[in-house]
Amino acid sequence: MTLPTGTAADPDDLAAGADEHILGRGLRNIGDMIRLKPKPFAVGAAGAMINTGMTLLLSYIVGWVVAGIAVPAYENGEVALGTVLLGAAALLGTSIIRFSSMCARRIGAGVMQFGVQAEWRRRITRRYLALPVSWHQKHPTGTLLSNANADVEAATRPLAPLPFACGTLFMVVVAMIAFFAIDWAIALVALGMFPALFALNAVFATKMAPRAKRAQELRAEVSAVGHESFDGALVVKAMGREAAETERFSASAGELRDAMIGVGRLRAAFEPAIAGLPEIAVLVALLVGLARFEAGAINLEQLVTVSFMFSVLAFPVRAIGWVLGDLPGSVVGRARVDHVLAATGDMAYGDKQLPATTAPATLEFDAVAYAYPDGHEALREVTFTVAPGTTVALVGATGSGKSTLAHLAARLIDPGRGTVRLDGTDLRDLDHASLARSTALVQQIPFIFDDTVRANIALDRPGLSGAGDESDDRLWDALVAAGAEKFVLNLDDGLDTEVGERGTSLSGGQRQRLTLARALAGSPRLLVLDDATSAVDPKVESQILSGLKDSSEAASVLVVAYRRATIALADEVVFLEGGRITARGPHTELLRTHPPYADLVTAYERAEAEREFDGEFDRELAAADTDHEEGAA
Ligand SMILES: Nc1ncnc2c1ncn2[C@@H]1O[C@H](COP(=O)(O)OP(=O)(O)OP(=O)(O)O)[C@@H](O)[C@H]1O
Repeated sequence: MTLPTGTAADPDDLAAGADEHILGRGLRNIGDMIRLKPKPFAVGAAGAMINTGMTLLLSYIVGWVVAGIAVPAYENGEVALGTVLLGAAALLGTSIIRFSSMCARRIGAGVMQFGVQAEWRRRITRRYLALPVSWHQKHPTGTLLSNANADVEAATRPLAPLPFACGTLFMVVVAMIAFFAIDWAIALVALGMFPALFALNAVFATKMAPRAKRAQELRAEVSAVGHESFDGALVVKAMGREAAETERFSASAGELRDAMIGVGRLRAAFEPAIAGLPEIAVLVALLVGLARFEAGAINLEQLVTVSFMFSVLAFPVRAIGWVLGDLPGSVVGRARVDHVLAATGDMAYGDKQLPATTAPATLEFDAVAYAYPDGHEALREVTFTVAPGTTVALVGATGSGKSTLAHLAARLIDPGRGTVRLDGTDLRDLDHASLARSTALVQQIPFIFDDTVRANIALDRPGLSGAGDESDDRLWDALVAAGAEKFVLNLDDGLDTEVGERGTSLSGGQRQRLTLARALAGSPRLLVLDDATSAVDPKVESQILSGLKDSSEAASVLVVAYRRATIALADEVVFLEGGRITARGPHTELLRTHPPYADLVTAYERAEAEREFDGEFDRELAAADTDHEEGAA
């Protein structure tokens, strides 16, 4: 089912003078949501109509009970028991139907509202996941959370009172017919109330639209600021920035508070008028009814019926006001939701499949250039090949384009010019699942889900997530290859250990090894390691990489490397300077022939030696401290 895009719009439309369409756009939004969940709407609306029908019937029953039972009893001093019982049964019966239909109305409204919310959240999530990295780089996570929560909720808010309002509309139509059948003067009072009510709501909606838009924007802003602060809580604490962050959050929250107070003020100005109008109409109708009764135009039963009908109408008519009152916010929320759903990326996938083999793949970069959206050209004329089963090390100074190249190899981004091919097929022509099965990218900053070790490695992939020994064997093989089996064995529950949000219960090196195991478990044909083992001990890193090279299922490997021992393991080194390949060849040859390469690798080596020396020094210091403390004890 495709989402109706009747109200799809840039949220900025609202600020650009489109406020006059707010009622129309709001009603179209409601129409879209009804089409999305027609059954619960039908249940809710049917419940509401039965409820209002019963309420109207009650007006007639009350009129009949007063005129046919109460007045004769008062005048004659007696009344037939059968008539009393009939009156009681009629009142009880209509009340039972009213209450059950009220349940149906509420259940229908709830199922519809939360059903639409769930559907839109699913679509937003699917869209987020389909959009390219470049889109995500421009949209803060907090804003995306706000799209999926506050905006979806605002867009669907009118659904809660919608069935009630539909029932009320039905009630109004029937009541108008009844009023005209009873007396034209009373009918005119009712007729006058509705245009006034709608006019008042139209003015309210127009005034509310820009305020509601601002409030939704600020909600997203507060969410973005909050998300960033909480995400970077450790940095904030370590740098002593708590006060500054609190100030930043307070400023955003204060703006949202002011905007919401503005919304509240407008509601406060209009809602009493919207709610009071039907009450005034009841009063006028009673006065007109009394005058008409005294003039002999209507009898007592008709007067009681009409008065009761007006009084029971006064409250439900407010439901129409609730729906109309929620329309401006819903239009804003819907526009923001549609803005995400309509976002297009340049990452369409093709339908070509790679051969179903586990043999290592060939990766080719052919005259590839890439510029970031801000115009910065990160790569130029990059041409090289990773032959099947070989390891190519990407070496270059900071900012030379290594990560950009790794992202191109895994098709997180597409080249501006040139082509990246896997087994001779342009990555853009490949089916998404086929590409994901063949290539695995492991990044420097590992992402660990708040789940077990097993779930983090298996990721629900077929052959890995089953309960059997075979799945476990594959997981353990991957853990061994990633040098992670010892620490996982030492965890309290082994594979079933919960590792906490982002793997907080693990060290940086352990997290890196788990993400490497995750990549290896899928038996990729091309492995792209973007400084993926930087937090792992250098000796262990060398063991892991030489193990990968020697494994019987060796994949082709493209590795962003900094350590001399790692670089030396590669069959070929690709040296990047300022986004261009300035040298290629075996490590030993480049050391001899390309001085900038030799300088960089020597600098890496020196830095590594210093780190190791510092580490050893720290260890010795700690040991000396312990000796000292033990001696003192
Ligand atoms: N999202 C982005 N928008 C704009 N420019 C970017 C973006 N990401 C990276 N760059 C720029 O592109 C260039 C290459 O970046 P890249 O991350 O590929 O370098 P790198 O060699 O991996 O660096 P490092 O070794 O520090 O990780 C750098 O100048 C960087 O500033």
